[in-house]
Amino acid sequence: MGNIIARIMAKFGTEPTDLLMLGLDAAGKTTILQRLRLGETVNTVATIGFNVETVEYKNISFTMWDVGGQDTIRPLWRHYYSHGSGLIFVVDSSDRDPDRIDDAREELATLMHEDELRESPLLVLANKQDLPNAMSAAEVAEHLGLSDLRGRQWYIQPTTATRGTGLYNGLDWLARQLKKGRAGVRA
Ligand SMILES: Nc1nc2c(ncn2[C@@H]2O[C@H](COP(=O)(O)OP(=O)(O)OP(=O)(O)O)[C@@H](O)[C@H]2O)c(=O)[nH]1
Ligand SMILES: [Mg+2]
Repeated sequence: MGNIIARIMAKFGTEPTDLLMLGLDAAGKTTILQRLRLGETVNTVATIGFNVETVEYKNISFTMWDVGGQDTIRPLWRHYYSHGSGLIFVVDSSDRDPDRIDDAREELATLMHEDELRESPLLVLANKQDLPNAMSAAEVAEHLGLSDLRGRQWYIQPTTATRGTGLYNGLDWLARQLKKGRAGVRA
């Protein structure tokens, strides 16, 4: 009994909650991470490997894992699944190239079938809303097939990472889902 409580405490008590942020290259993941961390936009270079930062929000401490999305290094994503208590999937809404949209849908579908991520709430960020040709969140949702997901808590949030718009709305949703999950564990 004590052991179970200790495990729950270790996972949800004082320990930061792990969030895993994935998505194709140039979707805006590192920009989002730095924006949340510093409150400002920094110039990024393509991530080869990963970045990890702790972000405090509403008394919750999140450890955010931002993993590079270039196709050659996507096979490395699976090594980070254990950090996916919550999953953030970032999409460049301005990229209407059908091949890229297909890639994003396929990568997300793979993630949705992973056992380790089975319980993870999914926050999709339809990023780069400031660009004139950006798809709406509804269009991105349709392309990704989100309405076909079964047994998954998901939410799509339009964002402009370079201005910080929408990021905290998305985090709010994720924090609520993770809190519900914790209540479920305690029950
Ligand atoms: N206009 C616009 N540009 C953005 C936005 N978010 C990110 N960018 C730009 O998109 C480019 C790629 O952003 P990154 O944050 O490096 O993308 P990433 O997803 O980390 O890419 P990888 O590390 O290769 O996986 C950068 O030039 C950013 O400034 C946004 O909301 N609007
Ligand atoms: Mg990056």
